[in-house]
Amino acid sequence: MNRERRIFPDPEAACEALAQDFITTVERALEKAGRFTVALAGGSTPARFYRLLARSPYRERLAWEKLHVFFGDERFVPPDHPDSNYRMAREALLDHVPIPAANVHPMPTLGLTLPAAARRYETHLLECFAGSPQLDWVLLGLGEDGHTASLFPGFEPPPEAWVAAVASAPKPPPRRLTLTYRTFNHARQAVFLATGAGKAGIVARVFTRPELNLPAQRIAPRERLSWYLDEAASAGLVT
Ligand SMILES: O=C(O)[C@H](O)[C@@H](O)[C@H](O)[C@H](O)COP(=O)(O)O
Repeated sequence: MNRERRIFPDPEAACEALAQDFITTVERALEKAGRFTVALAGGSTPARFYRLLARSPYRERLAWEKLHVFFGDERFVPPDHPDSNYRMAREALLDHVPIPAANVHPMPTLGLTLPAAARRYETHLLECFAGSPQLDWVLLGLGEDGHTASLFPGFEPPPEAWVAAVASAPKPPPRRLTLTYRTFNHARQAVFLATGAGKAGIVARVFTRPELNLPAQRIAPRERLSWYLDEAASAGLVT
């Protein structure tokens, strides 16, 4: 697995570079494959990146009909709830690009118990990937305790699970669905996007304290692991 860490002056520069690299990755992959599958991150950081992809010149360069969008995690709230990652992705990106509705795969958060919703999404993933969910590209955020997606310290999903239910996440809201280490580490490429001074402490710990075995440190995709940081978030690193 190749690793790379790129540091940019500010969040805008980091997201511009990520948008350009993402499009290059998609274009290269679609020379050989008929679709490109991604899992989007939640939280507040990625919205800037999603809004960029929804605008020129990036919007026109993506073959939206060949993109399939899944979610790395979801808060167990209705899809129109202010805390919904799906709602955030719709407002920042999906409602503004010509991606077919059938290509957007939100995690189910209505009409099911939390465990049943996890099982339903896992079944959907297995159907979409003919039994072995291998995403081409996953975007991940970084929480200040080292969590990523909804994989929090001290939470161990069943090793065979592709999707897990989280009943008491320390970051509200407490009930969540999340892809697991198995799914993220089966992916071809994973990208962390972390910006802002508030992340400097955890970014330093992730890169200098491997013994902590934090959730973000356990992400090891098949081909490539990339970090897109701004100077504020990487202030604790000796570069
Ligand atoms: O649903 C979520 O909350 C996210 O998946 C979560 O893992 C997020 O990426 C980090 O907590 C960073 O959040 P911010 O980007 O808001 O700092």
